[in-house]
Amino acid sequence: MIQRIAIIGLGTMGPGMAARLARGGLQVVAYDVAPAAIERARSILGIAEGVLDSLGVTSPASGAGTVRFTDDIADAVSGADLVIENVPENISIKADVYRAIDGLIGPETLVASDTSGIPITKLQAHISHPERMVGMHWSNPPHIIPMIEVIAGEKTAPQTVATIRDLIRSIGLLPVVVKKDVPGFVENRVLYALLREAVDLVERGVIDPEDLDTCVSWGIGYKIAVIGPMALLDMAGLDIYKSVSSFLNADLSNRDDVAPMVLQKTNASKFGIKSGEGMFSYTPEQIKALQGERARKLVAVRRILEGRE
Ligand SMILES: NC(=O)C1=CN([C@@H]2O[C@H](COP(=O)(O)OP(=O)(O)OC[C@H]3O[C@@H](n4cnc5c(N)ncnc54)[C@H](O)[C@@H]3O)[C@@H](O)[C@H]2O)C=CC1
Ligand SMILES: Cc1ncc(C(=O)O)c(C(=O)O)c1O
Repeated sequence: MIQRIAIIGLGTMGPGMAARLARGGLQVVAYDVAPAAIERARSILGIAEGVLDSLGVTSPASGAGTVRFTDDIADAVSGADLVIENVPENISIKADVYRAIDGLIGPETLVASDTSGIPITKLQAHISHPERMVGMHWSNPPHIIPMIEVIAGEKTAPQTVATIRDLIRSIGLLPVVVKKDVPGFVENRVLYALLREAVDLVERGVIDPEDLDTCVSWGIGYKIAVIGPMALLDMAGLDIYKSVSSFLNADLSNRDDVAPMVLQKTNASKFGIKSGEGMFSYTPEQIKALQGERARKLVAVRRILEGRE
């Protein structure tokens, strides 16, 4: 049974994940190699806890969990039943972490990666108990989005998948087991198909960025939260899908490299909210207001989708 969890990496995903797991009654120890990341995570933990309060997520009868921060990786993983690796999307950085923890954890400890899409089979080549490694792909913001993908690599034991799936379910979240270890798993294959087309349309001047977001959020996003793609095919009619896809599929973007617009921006360190400019520009005040407004709206929508309002 999983009771103690170590989180390695406290950037965008780590703090919300720590808050959500602790609210599920688990004992979390949170570590980052960068002291500034630990301080930032410490300061935003309370915000995530406030959002969980407004979502009505309560601790189990067995009691509340805790989050403890540490700057010592051995302290973080010592006695952990599960280590969640949450460092940048780069195989060599992730492999360094697996090597660092390999001698510090017991053969019983499960190791999960929150990778956005690196096949688990590639990651488990760097750990001495690959049967205990699994993909556990959360979605951003992790304390609000309830779905988590669970992915087995070639060497993952079925019991490891079952333990992580049951853990996710036991704290009131929604596990989806992905049956094949394909790059990007399922969520990001679908998201990146959409993002490739969206970036292409903006880059070709078919639409302005603001209008693209209005079109997708109010035309597709709002609907798809209620009616998933497979159900949407039935609602539209497969005959319509057949007719439209017979001419449209061939015209959709099929570029297999990163779009020049994205390269230009990243080369200029325009990463989005984290650097103050990306597709749009943000002042620090706007970022704070936007994050609060988005959390409030996501909480309200989730309560309605769950039939609680
Ligand atoms: N940002 C997103 O929307 C999502 C990201 N992911 C995935 O989650 C993982 C983490 O992503 P983010 O939180 O966005 O990354 P991030 O870049 O915001 O944070 C990564 C953190 O890892 C720390 N770190 C780097 N090397 C380390 C080491 N050796 N030991 C301990 N800490 C170390 C960094 O100091 C940093 O605080 C990636 O694999 C990413 O693809 C998954 C879902 C959504
Ligand atoms: C742009 C982008 N890329 C990856 C992810 C992920 O799930 O790994 C997300 C996300 O929203 O979680 C994302 O927005």
